[in-house]
Amino acid sequence: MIADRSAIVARGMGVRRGGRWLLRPADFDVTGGVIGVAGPPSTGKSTLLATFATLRRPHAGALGILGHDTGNAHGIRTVRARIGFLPDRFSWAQGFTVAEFVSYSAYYKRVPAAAGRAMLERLEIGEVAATELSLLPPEVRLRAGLAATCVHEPDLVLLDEPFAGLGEAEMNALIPLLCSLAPTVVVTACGLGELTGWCDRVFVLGRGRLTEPAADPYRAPPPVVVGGRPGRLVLGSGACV
Ligand SMILES: Nc1ncnc2c1ncn2[C@@H]1O[C@H](COP(=O)(O)OP(=O)(O)OP(=O)(O)O)[C@@H](O)[C@H]1O
Repeated sequence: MIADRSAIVARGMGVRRGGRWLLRPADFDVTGGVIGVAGPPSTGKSTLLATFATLRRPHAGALGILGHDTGNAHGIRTVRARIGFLPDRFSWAQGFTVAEFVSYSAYYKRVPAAAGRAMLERLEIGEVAATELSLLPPEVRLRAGLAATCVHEPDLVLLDEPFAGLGEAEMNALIPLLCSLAPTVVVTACGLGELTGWCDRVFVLGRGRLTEPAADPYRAPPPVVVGGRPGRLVLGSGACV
């Protein structure tokens, strides 16, 4: 039983897919803040995020999310209401207008339609509410995805490669918004450079291990390596610059 109130607590947690370990059994804690996970294609970032979102079960060990043990149905049910997960593609929704997409999400997440409308304003996409997602530029489409993901004001937001297809200026404009979405935000990217300088902590997933590369001396504590054997990784919360 995991009683820790941290956003993410892994105890001997291992994740497998396609017959190999994407993350070898490891212990780590994420207490909060903006957390980046970088890794080349196929290293397992999407699978790890889906595991944090409780859509996949770990193949080994235990996973606690927001103080709940995801090893039982009650824990999963409770915690899902507090998670916002945006997969790297949401092409199934391309035929929806922005307003339809966000209100559909509000319905599913059992929040009033007014919460959806408020989220459109917060994400500054009210003007395109009647436009189909497929007709929007990637940056605006991402904002619609974020609105749908966060319509229920989750405590943990998981964003899978949100910057894919965006230019540097668009990325920089979106960063403050991403940082403000929830007390804990986990963002993945293929390149480490997309995440450094603004995430509170950045980790690299590769060869079945989650490692913290040489840290920015002005932002982060000393590097920690987890994976392969039980270790402990404590991520501090902090504001985004
Ligand atoms: N449906 C599947 N069945 C079996 N293995 C799969 C399946 N989908 C993905 N995999 C494998 O799981 C591994 C991790 O995939 P995952 O999508 O999590 O990686 P990723 O780091 O998010 O990659 P990308 O950046 O390309 O999205 C890959 O080696 C992939 O080949």
